[in-house]
Amino acid sequence: MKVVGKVAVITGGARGFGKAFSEALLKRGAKVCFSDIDVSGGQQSQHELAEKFGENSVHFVKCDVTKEEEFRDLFRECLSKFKKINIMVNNAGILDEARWEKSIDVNMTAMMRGTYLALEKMNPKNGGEGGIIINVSSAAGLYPAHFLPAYVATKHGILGFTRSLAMDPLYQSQGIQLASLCPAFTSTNMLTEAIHGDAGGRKTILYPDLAKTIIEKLGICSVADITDAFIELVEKENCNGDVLMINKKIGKQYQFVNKTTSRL
Ligand SMILES: NC(=O)C1=CN([C@@H]2O[C@H](COP(=O)(O)OP(=O)(O)OC[C@H]3O[C@@H](n4cnc5c(N)ncnc54)[C@H](O)[C@@H]3O)[C@@H](O)[C@H]2O)C=CC1
Ligand SMILES: CC/C=C\C[C@H](O)/C=C/C=C\C=C\C=C\C(=O)[C@@H](O)C/C=C\CCC(=O)O
Repeated sequence: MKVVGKVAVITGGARGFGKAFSEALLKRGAKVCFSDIDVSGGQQSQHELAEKFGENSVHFVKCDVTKEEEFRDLFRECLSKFKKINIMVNNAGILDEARWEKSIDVNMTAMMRGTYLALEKMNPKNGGEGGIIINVSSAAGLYPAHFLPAYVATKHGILGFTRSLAMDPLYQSQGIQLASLCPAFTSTNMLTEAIHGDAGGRKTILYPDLAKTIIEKLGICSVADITDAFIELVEKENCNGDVLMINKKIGKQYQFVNKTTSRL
């Protein structure tokens, strides 16, 4: 898709990947409505991005993705300000093995809700123009890891859900493409907290010492590495069903190539 003139909705955009993806789309001429549960972080990012790209290009909306009404309001607000939605990025996610139900709520249930809402708004029958939905999974969506089993389950779920909808001829006929991004370990707050504990010193994963050894062996990506892969997916002529993994050693690697159609 050509990004210039398009409108994107991004969840979890106050920092990390969500902020970097917002900036990369703005740089290419899109308008971005980004959201987060973190209001002060979101407002700070809004200020920075508006200074670079103009007040009329970027809009922050407070949205806890686990609250259905707030999620609906995010779409309403984006449509009211920018009139359309071409790109949806379900990026908000948490890593907290002690709160595994919450992990399912944020990483899985909310990702599904964001996808269904975007499908509705992108449907030409509802005034939409088709579009792209990118769901942020992880290399943990492709491989098991016993130091974060609940997180792994949610990230595998994202792939199953997104690949299944991508097969549906209904959405294909509406000009809607769905793809998944699978970054391996990347230097954001999520990784720092996994290794060192969260702001309160609480562990977010099991066996952090073991995880540290594995992470050191596999290497750590930069946010720029992942943003580059994200933009590649968005700008492809057809990214439907794609699962793009990125790790430090291999770089970008498409998974399940030629296997996105039904084997039923
Ligand atoms: N950092 C890494 O190594 C990797 C991260 N990911 C995924 O990338 C996505 C972004 O992660 P990072 O930028 O690394 O993490 P991060 O922790 O820096 O950013 C996550 C953002 O999501 C927001 N958020 C959390 N719960 C929310 C909720 N209920 N509603 C709305 N926003 C909420 C946070 O406030 C934060 O701004 C997540 O889905 C994560 O699982 C995937 C692979 C690797
Ligand atoms: C500690 C958690 C921090 C961040 C969250 C992140 O989402 C979690 C990732 C968890 C696991 C990542 C595993 C990554 C694995 C790999 O990159 C390699 O095993 C891939 C190796 C080879 C791929 C080539 C091939 O087998 O075809």
